[in-house]
Amino acid sequence: MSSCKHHPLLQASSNQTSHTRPGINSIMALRTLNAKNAAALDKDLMSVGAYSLDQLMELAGLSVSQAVYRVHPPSKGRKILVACGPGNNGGDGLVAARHLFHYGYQPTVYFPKKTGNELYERLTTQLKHLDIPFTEDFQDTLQTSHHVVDAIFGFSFSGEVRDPFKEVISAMENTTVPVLSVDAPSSWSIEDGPPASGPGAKFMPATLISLTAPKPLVKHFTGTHFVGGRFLPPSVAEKYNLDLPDYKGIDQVVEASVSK
Ligand SMILES: NC(=O)C1=CN([C@@H]2O[C@H](COP(=O)(O)OP(=O)(O)OC[C@H]3O[C@@H](n4cnc5c(N)ncnc54)[C@H](O)[C@@H]3O)[C@@H](O)[C@H]2O)[C@H](O)CC1
Ligand SMILES: [K+]
Repeated sequence: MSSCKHHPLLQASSNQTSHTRPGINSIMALRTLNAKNAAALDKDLMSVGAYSLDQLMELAGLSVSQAVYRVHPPSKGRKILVACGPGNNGGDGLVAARHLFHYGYQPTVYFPKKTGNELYERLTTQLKHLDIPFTEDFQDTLQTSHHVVDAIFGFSFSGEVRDPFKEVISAMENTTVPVLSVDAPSSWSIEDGPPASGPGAKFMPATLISLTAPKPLVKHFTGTHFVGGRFLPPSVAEKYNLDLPDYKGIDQVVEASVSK
């Protein structure tokens, strides 16, 4: 029996299943994490794991910025349009925009549904302090952008896309500007992938970065896939039957395929 079985994070759950300890694999065919367990895992990290949301979001956003750098180094064009939604997926986008600035990019942020939440106020102030522009017009800014970060919806998205995001999803779906989606292509069902019709039905971003672990939707994804969020304790990986990604050196992201 693994010593991890005695870890407090493992004892926190009453429905944990018995399984072998996930190995660090080099082939990187990763198991998936459904929306319900993704939310439960976050809760574990922030309760027994003693992480704050700021910390997790910072590491998630840092991973996103590294994935952008991998697929679109500044030599390919510095103008990055970062589309941020109203939840924590949007927060990851705000953090990523800050890191991208420091790497020498020129990010512009689209963040139409600002909350009064203190964390988001601080992230926004940090960006303004760097003179990073905010745009109200996604489609207009898209015309002059070299790359898009889709941080609109993550694992808590459900149903059909509501305004003001319908037009944004359609614009990302139809543009030739490459898009990198954070945790999920926004508008996709977390379990079932692209919607059958409406905005997002034909949306296939060039790149997806899954945070902590890929969600089931990844089985429908045909682009370049990374996993990031290098903060997963082995005991939590074991509890949720996840693989520990084989990160190299000081990298915050690793390219990965998914067990189909
Ligand atoms: N452990 C990790 O990997 C971490 C991941 N993080 C990121 O957080 C998101 C999940 O964040 P959450 O706040 O739970 O939700 P979302 O951002 O996905 O969106 C919620 C937001 O969207 C609205 N909404 C839902 N459905 C619709 C709809 N059909 N139309 C319009 N609006 C919709 C809802 O009302 C909310 O306002 C995860 O994916 C990661 O990206 C964290 O950063 C921390 C650690
Ligand atoms: K997204």
